[in-house]
Amino acid sequence: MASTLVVAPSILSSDFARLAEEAARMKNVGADWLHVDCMDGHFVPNLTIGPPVVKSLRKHTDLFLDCHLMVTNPGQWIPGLASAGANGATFHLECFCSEPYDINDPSPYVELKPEEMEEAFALAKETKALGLKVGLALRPRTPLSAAKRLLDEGLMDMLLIMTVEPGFGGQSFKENVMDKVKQARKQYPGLMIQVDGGIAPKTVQKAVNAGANVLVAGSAIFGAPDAKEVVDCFRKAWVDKV
Ligand SMILES: O=C(CO)[C@H](O)[C@H](O)COP(=O)(O)O
Repeated sequence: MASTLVVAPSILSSDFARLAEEAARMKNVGADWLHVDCMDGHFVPNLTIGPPVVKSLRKHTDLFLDCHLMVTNPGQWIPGLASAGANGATFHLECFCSEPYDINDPSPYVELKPEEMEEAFALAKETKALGLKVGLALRPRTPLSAAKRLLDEGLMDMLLIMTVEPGFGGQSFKENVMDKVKQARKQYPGLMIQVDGGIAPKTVQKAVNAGANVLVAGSAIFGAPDAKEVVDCFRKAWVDKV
């Protein structure tokens, strides 16, 4: 069983004009990692940051920089993120799928073709060879079974289960995703399982009880009058886990 709780504020909700101060503030309130939302305006309809900003941020914080790549071509960015001083890179399974993935389309997730799966394996190996922790992210309606081959191989250090559609902070937590978190925890007891999206004092206990041990939260932490109170509340949820 993953035995450590990690609280990872998502810098998407920080003041981008004051990233160094925001990183220091998060360290002071007890954050373990910084979750760095890298978006390319193509995989998701929002544009944020990449290697140059990570390089600047690295000079101002010793927190683990956990880069979540919401991008169409993660292989284009991971080497630059590694050189910039990132510690982890998580890419989406869906970015390897040649079928367009429309978030408004209710049809089931399209399984990766064998050659697309091979690309995902190759990128995971390349990421590890660069010295980074590697993670695999799943959008809310992508089933765990789609990631089985990659996870069973034991290559992945982390699984990020999105609890909102990626792209924006401040959305509502999708509680129905908790079944997937429970399945993942049962099948992969030692894996770091992240949840991301709508994690807040009123949802955190559900996520922890389901089996998440890496709590990514943006608006709930950065937007709180007292960010430490929120981090402490997350730690209490871990202690109270059932
Ligand atoms: O990946 C993300 C969005 O794609 C963010 O990490 C996530 O939305 C966190 O923000 P909030 O806690 O406000 O929902």
